[in-house]
Amino acid sequence: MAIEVFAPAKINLTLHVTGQRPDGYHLLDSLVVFADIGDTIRVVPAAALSLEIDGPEAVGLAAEPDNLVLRAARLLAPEQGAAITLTKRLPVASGIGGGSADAAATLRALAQLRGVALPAPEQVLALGADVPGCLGSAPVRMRGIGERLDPVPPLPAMDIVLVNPRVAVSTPTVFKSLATRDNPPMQPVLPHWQDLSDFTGWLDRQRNDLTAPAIVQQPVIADVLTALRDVGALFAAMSGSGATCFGLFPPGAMPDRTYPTLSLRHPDWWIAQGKIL
Ligand SMILES: C[C@](O)(CO)[C@H](O)COP(=O)(O)OP(=O)(O)OC[C@H]1O[C@@H](n2ccc(N)nc2=O)[C@H](O)[C@@H]1O
Ligand SMILES: Nc1ncnc2c1ncn2[C@@H]1O[C@H](COP(=O)(O)OP(=O)(O)OP(=O)(O)O)[C@@H](O)[C@H]1O
Repeated sequence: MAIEVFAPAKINLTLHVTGQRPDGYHLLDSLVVFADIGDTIRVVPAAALSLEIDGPEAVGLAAEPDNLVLRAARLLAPEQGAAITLTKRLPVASGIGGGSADAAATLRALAQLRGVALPAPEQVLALGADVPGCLGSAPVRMRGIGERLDPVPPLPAMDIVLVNPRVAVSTPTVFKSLATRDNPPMQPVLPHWQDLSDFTGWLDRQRNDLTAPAIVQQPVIADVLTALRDVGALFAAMSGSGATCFGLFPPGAMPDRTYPTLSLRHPDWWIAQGKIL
């Protein structure tokens, strides 16, 4: 029996850095969504634990014991085997939580295969701050360092374009170079957005506090944001610690030429288009 689970890209539509814990981890307030663009995890029963990686982004990643897929499998059951295949489509270390999504999908696939419960969010936090949020793969307000998850009002339907300029950004370096760490959070109660224009108008008044330090590390991120606005995105911003940026479009109205225009102008960039889940 094989079980296949999709590992959707995580997008931080907002990312407010509101403080820092004594252990150095930062306190966040983030509106997180997921897209129908992602990796796939396939598990089959086996005596030993193994990982094979294929797919267009496999070159960026080794099937080492510290791969988040294997770490997730060991967290669920240190002694149990499984043959796991990761089809890697999301660029590595790009701010869209690829490793966290893979870890969460591995936990879901193995729990289903073995008929056991998923571990609690606090347990999976050890795999990465984004893993608890990725376990749900539904829109969520993420606080604490990633472990405090609250439901959000219904979001309007929207399409998304993800663009990565093929530069890696180090998450710890971006956090370390923040100018201020005690920035205001989002409002205590999120509004009930009327429609997409109301929602993107609200997003315009929010922030990703990691954008400025990420642009210092990789100035090309500013060009990606300009390129997304140039092809008509209603809203464009960076996700996580970058370098991937996203553009939001009305559902079904994303012009057929968005992808070709961007890839003609920037043949070296990774570009994907899809829907918010
Ligand atoms: C920036 C975000 O992508 C927003 O969703 C996440 O908070 C990062 O999640 P992640 O990649 O799963 O992060 P982890 O692997 O747990 O942490 C990588 C490094 O980022 C820094 N880090 C991460 C999360 C956090 N809340 N505060 C931090 O300061 C720490 O230096 C940490 O060593
Ligand atoms: N299955 C995996 N997929 C991607 N990266 C992995 C995986 N396993 C381990 N890693 C390591 O984790 C690090 C972060 O990769 P990831 O793609 O999750 O970053 P990210 O997209 O910036 O995540 P985030 O948005 O959560 O900060 C990389 O340095 C990578 O080598």
